[in-house]
Amino acid sequence: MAGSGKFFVGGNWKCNGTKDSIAKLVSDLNSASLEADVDVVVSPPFVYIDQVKSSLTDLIEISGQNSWVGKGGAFTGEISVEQLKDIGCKWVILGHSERRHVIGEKDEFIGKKAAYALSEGLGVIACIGEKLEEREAGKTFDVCFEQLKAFADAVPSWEKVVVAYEPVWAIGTGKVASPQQAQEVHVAVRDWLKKNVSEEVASKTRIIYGGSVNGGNCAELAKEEDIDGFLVGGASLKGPEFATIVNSVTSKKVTA
Ligand SMILES: O=C(CO)COP(=O)(O)O
Repeated sequence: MAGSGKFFVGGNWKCNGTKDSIAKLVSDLNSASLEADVDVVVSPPFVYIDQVKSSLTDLIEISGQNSWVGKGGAFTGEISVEQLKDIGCKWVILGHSERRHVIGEKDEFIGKKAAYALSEGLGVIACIGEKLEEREAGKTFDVCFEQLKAFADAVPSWEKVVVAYEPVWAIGTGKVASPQQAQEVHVAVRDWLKKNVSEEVASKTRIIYGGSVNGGNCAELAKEEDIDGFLVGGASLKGPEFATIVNSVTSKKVTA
């Protein structure tokens, strides 16, 4: 059973780019031919969102890479949901492994952020995923379910949530999960949603995969029934390769 709704491909640019490199990337994305039946989102660093919003085709939506947990105010260095909306964002990535494991964000805090962003009308790309040692210890599902539960405990609705399964060992390592490894976790996540949230949420929520997705491996991954799209890091910094990943939706159609 796959999530209903369009294939979803997000490009997480992380802390990369300059005004010039981003102008080039936007121009490449504007001239790329992208399958119409895909929700495409890019997530530039905050300081370039305005530049991207004013130059990128409206066919691609924009996401923040993080947001503050509540209304803005005296929170030095933070960016509020209201500001993301004001500048044209429709989405925010929350719970990314780099925020969890490098910055130290905790499940409950991330859940609160998700609830606040949703209450203000942003869509949330909710990231979960296990570390290598957790996978090796047979704890993949436990870790993913715990992270998922923190979102589930906090969010009022799943309508605008996309779950991104991003195994930490696959992020930026060139070591992509095999289609079977990803599919196995996506099925487990869907099953968890069915048991713990509702059958409807389980069947409607898109579960996308992230971790070393590139132009060469996307088609095989996209064929898996429960892989409803991708969250792409490094390869999203190259317009033509990102377009190939967006267009891997056609592999899904062939086998569907
Ligand atoms: O973290 C990721 C997307 O959010 C994945 O990064 P890479 O595609 O560079 O492995």
